Amino acid sequence: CLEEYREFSVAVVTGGATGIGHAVTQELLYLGCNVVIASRKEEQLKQAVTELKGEIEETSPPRLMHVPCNIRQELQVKHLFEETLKQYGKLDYLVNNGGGQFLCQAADISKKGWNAVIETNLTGIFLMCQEAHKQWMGEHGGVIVNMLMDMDRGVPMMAHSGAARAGVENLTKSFAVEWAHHGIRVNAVAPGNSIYSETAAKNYPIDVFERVKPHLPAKRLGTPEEVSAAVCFLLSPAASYITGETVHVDGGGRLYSPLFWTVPDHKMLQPFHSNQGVEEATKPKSKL
Ligand SMILES: CCCCCCCCC/C=C/C(=O)SCCNC(=O)CCNC(=O)[C@H](O)C(C)(C)COP(=O)(O)OP(=O)(O)OC[C@H]1O[C@@H](n2cnc3c(N)ncnc32)[C@H](O)[C@@H]1OP(=O)(O)O
Ligand SMILES: NC(=O)C1=CN([C@@H]2O[C@H](COP(=O)(O)OP(=O)(O)OC[C@H]3O[C@@H](n4cnc5c(N)ncnc54)[C@H](OP(=O)(O)O)[C@@H]3O)[C@@H](O)[C@H]2O)C=CC1
Repeated sequence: CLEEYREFSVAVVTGGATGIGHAVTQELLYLGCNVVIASRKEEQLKQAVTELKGEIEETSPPRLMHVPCNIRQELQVKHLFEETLKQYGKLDYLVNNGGGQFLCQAADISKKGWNAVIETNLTGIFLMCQEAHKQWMGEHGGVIVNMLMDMDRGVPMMAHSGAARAGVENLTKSFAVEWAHHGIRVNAVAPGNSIYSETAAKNYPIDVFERVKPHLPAKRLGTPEEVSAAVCFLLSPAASYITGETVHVDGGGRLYSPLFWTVPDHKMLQPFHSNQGVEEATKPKSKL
């Protein structure tokens, strides 16, 4: 399955400079893909390109490039795919990872704030998928992965984002069916609200991640690499019969209610990091 990645496939990853997106970019580069990372802050993109280029061979055109793009802006989205096709001549994978929200009780969310979050996390993904379909995938096929959140039981304090992501999950299913005959698979990954990175934590005035830890059966936070592994699986030919599906990467968080069962503190479900050797990563850690 790695062979197909190694044919120098081309991936667009939004939010590819930070957190989960950075881990996806790193893994795709390792697998042999060309990657275009896109988000709003150009300095952040440039910094990620400089850092990641140190890990790959120098080629012409370079295997990693950046395009500043606010996914809320139609013209910028159009430009992103035009640049990608100009540079690499094709587009195999799209990872709609860029997004986010602010903490606020639903009763206090202003209309402007509501619109900002919906435009980013629902309309932005719609525009990205539509443009990828229009410029390349509609004719040549491809694979799309959309990033969701743990929203199945509602998302108090992030109701706007929960509503947007539920919309994206449904959109994922519609696209999967409408575009099957174009050779396009569309899936989603739903990280638990527990994937720690410095950039994710910086967005919140309180330590949200410490707060969620006791409520996870894994009793630890997740890593960006653990989400990236699910994304790369769904992109790969190993997932060729999976479309319209959501993979949850949450350490069992969405299933856990201490009303019925209390999980004691433990260290039996150890994290996976990209700098771990395969042998270390596959050594059984749990008795499950
Ligand atoms: C305890 C439970 C644990 C629960 C446990 C939680 C676990 C957390 C899990 C982590 C999940 C993640 O997604 S981690 C990833 C997080 N990353 C991000 O959020 C990055 C991206 N986010 C953003 O860019 C912003 O949040 C977003 C609002 C979407 C876009 O902002 P922009 O400034 O570009 O948008 P604009 O169009 O200018 O509009 C901004 C308006 O939004 C509103 N707004 C913005 N911040 C606001 C705020 N803090 N409070 C109120 N309102 C706000 C105001 O109305 C602003 O207008 P004015 O009043 O005029 O200024
Ligand atoms: N960490 C977690 O626990 C969870 C994360 N998620 C989701 O996973 C995704 C990645 O988050 P994570 O890596 O943790 O956090 P980060 O804050 O590190 O990543 C968010 C990324 O999205 C980009 N972005 C935000 N808005 C836009 C926009 N309008 N256009 C283009 N890019 C944008 C940001 O770049 P820039 O600001 O430069 O545009 C940034 O690179 C997000 O959608 C997040 O909501 C979901 C559930 C839980």
